[in-house]
Amino acid sequence: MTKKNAILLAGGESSRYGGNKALIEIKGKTLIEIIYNKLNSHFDRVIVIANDYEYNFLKGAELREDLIKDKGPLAGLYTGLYYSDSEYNFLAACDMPFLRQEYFSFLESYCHNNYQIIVSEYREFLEPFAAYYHKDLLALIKKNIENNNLRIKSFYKQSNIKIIKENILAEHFDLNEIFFNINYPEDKIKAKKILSFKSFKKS
Ligand SMILES: Nc1nc2c(ncn2[C@@H]2O[C@H](COP(=O)(O)OP(=O)(O)OP(=O)(O)O)[C@@H](O)[C@H]2O)c(=O)[nH]1
Repeated sequence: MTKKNAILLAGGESSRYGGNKALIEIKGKTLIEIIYNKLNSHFDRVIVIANDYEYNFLKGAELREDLIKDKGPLAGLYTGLYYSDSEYNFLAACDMPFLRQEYFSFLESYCHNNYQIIVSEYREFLEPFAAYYHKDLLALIKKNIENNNLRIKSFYKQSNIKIIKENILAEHFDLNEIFFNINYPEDKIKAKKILSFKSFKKS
């Protein structure tokens, strides 16, 4: 099998949350640890892109700083692709606690046919922080950053993209859960509710 790496972004300002959301604790683990551990058990390498915060408590993690500062998550993706040695790279945000291995594998099955982006569609939006990106996008992403096109999806239209439709995904995953992310303090309460519902179902 060809090598696959993951890029975990944790260099955001968490301004809507009002405190570093990567360090939110859920059931005794920080959000970044929860996601890092899942990625680490699936991918060959996990490259964590952060700036001001210390994540040395992530054992053995490869920590990198944005190569281009203050340009948002697009620069984080650029940095991850720059350091990566795999063609396909899964991009994860630090605020999505319910991403899981089956999802990584499912999207991975589309990593061929010269696709440069493999991304899910949910409620008519594309999910850029739970998608695969090909390393050959590096130059195009750099150009977009230089032109100040900083939206994470700024280069999608110029790329060979595979969109996985919601109806296909819904056959395999609970999409409300998979794409759930924490932006505001009340989202932490929602995350805890989802978790206790899951453990209730298991018991
Ligand atoms: N490396 C890096 N990651 C970033 C940067 N900006 C955002 N991220 C990450 O990108 C992901 C999505 O971030 P958002 O929630 O859109 O932005 P945020 O800055 O964390 O939060 P808000 O300030 O509330 O928008 C998170 O994992 C962030 O940590 C950046 O400039 N560099």
